[in-house]
Amino acid sequence: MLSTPGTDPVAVVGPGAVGLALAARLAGRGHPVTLCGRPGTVPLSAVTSSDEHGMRTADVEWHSEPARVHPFRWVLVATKLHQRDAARAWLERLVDSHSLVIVAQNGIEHRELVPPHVTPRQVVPALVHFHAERHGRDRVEVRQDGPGLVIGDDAPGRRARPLLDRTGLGVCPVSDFTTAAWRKLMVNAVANPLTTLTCRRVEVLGDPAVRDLAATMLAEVAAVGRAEGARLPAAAVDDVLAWIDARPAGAGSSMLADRLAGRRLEYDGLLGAVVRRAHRHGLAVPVCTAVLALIAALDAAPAATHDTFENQEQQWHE
Ligand SMILES: NC(=O)c1ccc[n+]([C@@H]2O[C@H](COP(=O)([O-])OP(=O)(O)OC[C@H]3O[C@@H](n4cnc5c(N)ncnc54)[C@H](OP(=O)(O)O)[C@@H]3O)[C@@H](O)[C@H]2O)c1
Ligand SMILES: CC(C)(CO)[C@@H](O)C(=O)[O-]
Repeated sequence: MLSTPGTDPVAVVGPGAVGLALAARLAGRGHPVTLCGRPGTVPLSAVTSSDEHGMRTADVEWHSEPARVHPFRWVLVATKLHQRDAARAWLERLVDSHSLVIVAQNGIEHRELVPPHVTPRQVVPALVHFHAERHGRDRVEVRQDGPGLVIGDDAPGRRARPLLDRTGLGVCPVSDFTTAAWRKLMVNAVANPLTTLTCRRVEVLGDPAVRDLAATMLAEVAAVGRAEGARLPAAAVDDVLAWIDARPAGAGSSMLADRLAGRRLEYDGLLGAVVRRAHRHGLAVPVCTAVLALIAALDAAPAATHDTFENQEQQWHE
């Protein structure tokens, strides 16, 4: 049984934007926080988080070798979805039968991340409804633009809530987590690839032809979500488009930012998951399948630099 979190130690796997935001808040409340980072990276000893209330710096521990960690009662996972194998390697060592694993990621496959020895009652999927942007490796800027962390109002969710409350980022328990996850997936599976493929910010969805494409994709995603048990009426497509329209002027997307920085793209656990589930239900999702092929092909190629274009042009002329 888990007791209240008090100031228990917490392990955070994936010290990126979301991981640092959670780590900084918990460390600031007196929890000894251990960041579990990519092997071979330089250790961090402190993290700084800023928001509309100011800036705070808190000390942290650092590990980059799963073999060297021991089980923690509280484990937060905030890697990207394509870093699943790395996260699993950490969880193999960090989790025992007393642990609770809170998976703060997009998508619908939170429970598939954890190793077989972890029971479903030990896993808490959490949808991130705040915006966190990393500056350098040890600084994060947080903007509250939603309810914070959305979790299921079930037994594991209720066990996680006291710890998550201590982040001050907001916790929103929902009775229908499946619908909440699919609503968010509608946004991420569509807006992220379309911004990345066009190399344009979210405003690209205001372009009439791209908007039609987005609406068709959203209708396909919603149909798959309904087959998975999400309550998504036909109006969900317009609701999602209206939500995207309301993004602040100049808003980009996390996938476009990753592409521009030359990082791998988080598409398989989002649009890829939609297409996989569609196949399972015998549903045709032709437009999502086509866009998935394009984003996968883009991810397979290194981000083009001016030099690469010049080299390619030279090769074509030879
Ligand atoms: N940021 C947001 O505002 C936001 C909002 C909503 C949802 N989300 C979702 O939240 C999740 C996390 O997103 P994020 O923005 O925090 O991503 P991120 O900034 O890319 O962070 C991922 C972190 O995982 C680390 N990592 C990679 N391999 C690792 C390994 N072997 N061991 C340990 N750590 C490893 C990365 O290390 P390096 O630093 O070395 O690359 C990075 O620090 C994603 O599913 C995202 O879609 C994010
Ligand atoms: C809507 C969105 C494109 C920006 O908030 C979001 O899906 C993202 O950045 O991942």
